[in-house]
Amino acid sequence: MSTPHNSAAPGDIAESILLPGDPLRAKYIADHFLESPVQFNAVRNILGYTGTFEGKKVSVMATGMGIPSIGIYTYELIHFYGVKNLIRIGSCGAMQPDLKLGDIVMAEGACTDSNYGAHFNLPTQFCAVASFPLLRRAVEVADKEKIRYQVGLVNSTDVFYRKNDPWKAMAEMGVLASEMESYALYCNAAEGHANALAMFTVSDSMVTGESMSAQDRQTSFRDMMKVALRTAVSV
Ligand SMILES: O=P(O)(O)O[C@H]1O[C@H](CO)[C@@H](O)[C@H]1O
Ligand SMILES: O=c1cc[nH]c(=O)[nH]1
Repeated sequence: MSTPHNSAAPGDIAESILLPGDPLRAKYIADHFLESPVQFNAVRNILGYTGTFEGKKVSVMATGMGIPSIGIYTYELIHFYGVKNLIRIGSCGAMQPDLKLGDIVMAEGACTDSNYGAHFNLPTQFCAVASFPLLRRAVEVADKEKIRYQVGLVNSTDVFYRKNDPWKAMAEMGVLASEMESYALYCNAAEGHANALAMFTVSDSMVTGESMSAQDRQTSFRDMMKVALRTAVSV
């Protein structure tokens, strides 16, 4: 069985998967962190691989950018491939002055300006939160490795280039950073009774205007990858 977007056969994908937005980040992780990686998908260049890390089976696959894209891939991973633990490893724009380029953010919950939650037909807006066991494990791993991080809210926005960006209002509410997918990831995990966590490396700062190069965004996220991989193989 394959899907319109994923050519993997049943069993090709591990129960735990890392999900970068960028296909080349997925390839970089497979090439540099996984043992014996096997590519299971290249449909639309959304590269996916399964290998082992510290002796345990783990997969990595790109999600593309934005909520519609991650919505499709994570729905299929959960419902058609039986994936149980989904860990997004993204980049984000910092909204707080004490977050520097390269710092790690773990999303305890995700706000959004997207209407994605509406299709669940709930009587309220859905409060999209991380799976606590995954978040707790990621924090334990980061503490053990002495890797700096902050845990808090992110904003999953539909709009990257925006007129009159209201990010300061979100920052005043304590929101740490902006990205574009976690709200849908957390909704799909809740609907599919799977576990999800999103973590990020700060690639730019809305506060200072600094930003990383595209090359650094692909490859310089080693601490986050280590935390995510250890978490994926030990929950
Ligand atoms: O680096 P990724 O995982 O793609 O994440 C962030 O980068 C993209 C925008 O440049 C959006 O997908 C945003 O969520
Ligand atoms: O979505 C994103 C990703 C990185 N930086 C941002 O400002 N937004």
